[in-house]
Amino acid sequence: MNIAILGFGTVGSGVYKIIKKANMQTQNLSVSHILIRKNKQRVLPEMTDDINEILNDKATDVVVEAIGGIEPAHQYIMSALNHGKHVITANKAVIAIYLKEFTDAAQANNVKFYFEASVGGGIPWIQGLEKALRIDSVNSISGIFNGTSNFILDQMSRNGESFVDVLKKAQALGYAEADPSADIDGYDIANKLCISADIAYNIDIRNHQDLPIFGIRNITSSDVKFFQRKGCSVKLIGRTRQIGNKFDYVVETTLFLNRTLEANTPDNYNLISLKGDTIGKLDFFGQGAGMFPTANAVVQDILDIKEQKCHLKREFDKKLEYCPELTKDDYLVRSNVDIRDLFADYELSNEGSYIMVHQIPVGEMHKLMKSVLKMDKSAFMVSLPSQGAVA
Ligand SMILES: NC(=O)C1=CN([C@@H]2O[C@H](COP(=O)(O)OP(=O)(O)OC[C@H]3O[C@@H](n4cnc5c(N)ncnc54)[C@H](OP(=O)(O)O)[C@@H]3O)[C@@H](O)[C@H]2O)C=CC1
Ligand SMILES: N[C@@H](CC=O)C(=O)O
Repeated sequence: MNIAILGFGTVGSGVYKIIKKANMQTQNLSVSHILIRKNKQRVLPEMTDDINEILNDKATDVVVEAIGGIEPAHQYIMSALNHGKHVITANKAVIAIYLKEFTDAAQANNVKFYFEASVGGGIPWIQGLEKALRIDSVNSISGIFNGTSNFILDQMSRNGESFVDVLKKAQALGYAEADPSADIDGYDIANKLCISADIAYNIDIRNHQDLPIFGIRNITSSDVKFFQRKGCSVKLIGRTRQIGNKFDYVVETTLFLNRTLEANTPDNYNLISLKGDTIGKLDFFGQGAGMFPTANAVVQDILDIKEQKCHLKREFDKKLEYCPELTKDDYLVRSNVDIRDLFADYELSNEGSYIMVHQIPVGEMHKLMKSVLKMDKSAFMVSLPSQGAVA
């Protein structure tokens, strides 16, 4: 099986190395091309800067897209599918928008479009979710979907290191996105959550502009220490629920008691949980970022194609209404301005230097927090979900 790799960064070079290692499973795999930028030096014989050379090569069976971003990734994936090539990608940003278009194009061209590495890095999460859906309805998904932000929060709480220092480490380790604000501000999790919800509910979210997102940009060492004294760890999580014909989703900082799995998810690890009708709660744990875990998931997809293992078919054609009022939670808010008037409709109490807002709809909380941030750019909030991670 001949494979073309688009992009030779962390993921692309990891895929190359695993294929070259050629174990029993992968020995019949061969890298035919590696797409690099026009200004880059060709240090390997497989390297080319011409995408058409790859598209027009009849001997190339699979295209692995590992350049990241929206364009030209979207255009390259569509062209590869339309040239009759199987496509594998780790690029959640492009899938979150074009999952249905890619799936339809793959079907029309009788090829596969697989994307295991796009959510949870090396964790077989997509496969696990699809397997659960063979029997169950999955109406709730929750978890730690981002290695970089988890690494930052974990190092801050374990070693007392500063946010900026740990971010630099995460970048050096190949965990962070090209623009690490996607990791810090929660947009990377938003993409992964949308892909997961699309599959779980068979919907096509495409435009997730209204998804409430609050990242870790404003967290301080004092916040982390205060939560530690209360026996809690703070994590950046994504969660979604479906009830009847409505669903919600949110990305936000959340407190977990120290005995929970979430609180004990270290370093670049992810922990993603689903709840199914008969299987109950299922947890998926492993490295969510980094060269080899991610490349491993890509090569697993290549092997699935080689062994003709079919994944779940989804049309992404169900209509569900996004409802920001579906879930109510308690929140702690830290701000140097008086926020009591803003939250006058809700029960408030004091918790150290934080104000606790009781049982407020998630969408409303995020709307009001945007108003707080206009007055105080350094304000911070964290949720305390009453029903645990997966409800
Ligand atoms: N790193 C990780 O742990 C994970 C990453 N992913 C996803 O995998 C994808 C790749 O990520 P990663 O490998 O970390 O990113 P990198 O930035 O390390 O690698 C991307 C590579 O693609 C090259 N590239 C970008 N645009 C083009 C183009 N138009 N033509 C040719 N080459 C191009 C870049 O070149 P240049 O450096 O010159 O820009 C770079 O070498 C992303 O979508 C990311 O979200 C998914 C899971 C985990
Ligand atoms: N930047 C991402 C990479 C994997 O998806 C992360 O840190 O999780």
